[in-house]
Amino acid sequence: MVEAAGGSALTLMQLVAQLFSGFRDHAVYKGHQVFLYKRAQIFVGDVYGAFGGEGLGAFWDIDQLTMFADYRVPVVLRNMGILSYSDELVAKVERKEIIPAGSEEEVEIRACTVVAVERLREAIAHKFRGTGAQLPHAIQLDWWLWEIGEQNRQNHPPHHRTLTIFY
Ligand SMILES: Nc1nc2c(c(CN[C@H]3C=C[C@H](O)[C@@H]3O)cn2[C@@H]2O[C@H](COP(=O)(O)O)[C@@H](O)[C@H]2O)c(=O)[nH]1
Repeated sequence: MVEAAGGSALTLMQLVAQLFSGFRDHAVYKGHQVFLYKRAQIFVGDVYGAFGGEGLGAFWDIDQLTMFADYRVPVVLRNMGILSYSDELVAKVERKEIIPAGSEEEVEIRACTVVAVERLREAIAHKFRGTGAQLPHAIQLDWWLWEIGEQNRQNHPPHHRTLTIFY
């Protein structure tokens, strides 16, 4: 399957989503279909990481993947003041109330995380414009943010609770 993707991260992600229904991570939000594809993308990210971006892990479009929208990174972004939740949502998350999979709140948390990481990339690109610095891919920012979240599991506020097969 990796070989069939011909070095394209997006093709590999699409193949995974086509072949395995459990990876077809999408939702309908206010009448619009939203594709998050967390596990299909993290699979490609893991192949890329495991091969150090070479051989089977060489993808010319790796920068096209988004961060992997799940539950740890939004906590970190909230803590950094990059994401903010409504008082109502904060209360639900703090009470560890189940936020149903595919509900508006759950899709908003995940989709806003993707957008926030893209904005972070833009801000980094702006700050380092003209310096020749190599800009991070969304998945590299994900790894960095996720690691911060893992290291702070005890002192960060709780993450949202959702029963789902998608992350
Ligand atoms: N957004 C995001 N979510 C991530 C990861 C990782 C760690 N993996 C990276 C580390 C090196 C590799 O290159 C991997 O990519 C795990 N998780 C999620 O947490 C959950 C628990 O997982 P565990 O503790 O394994 O059982 C599961 O839903 C898992 O998918 C990440 O990096 N970003």
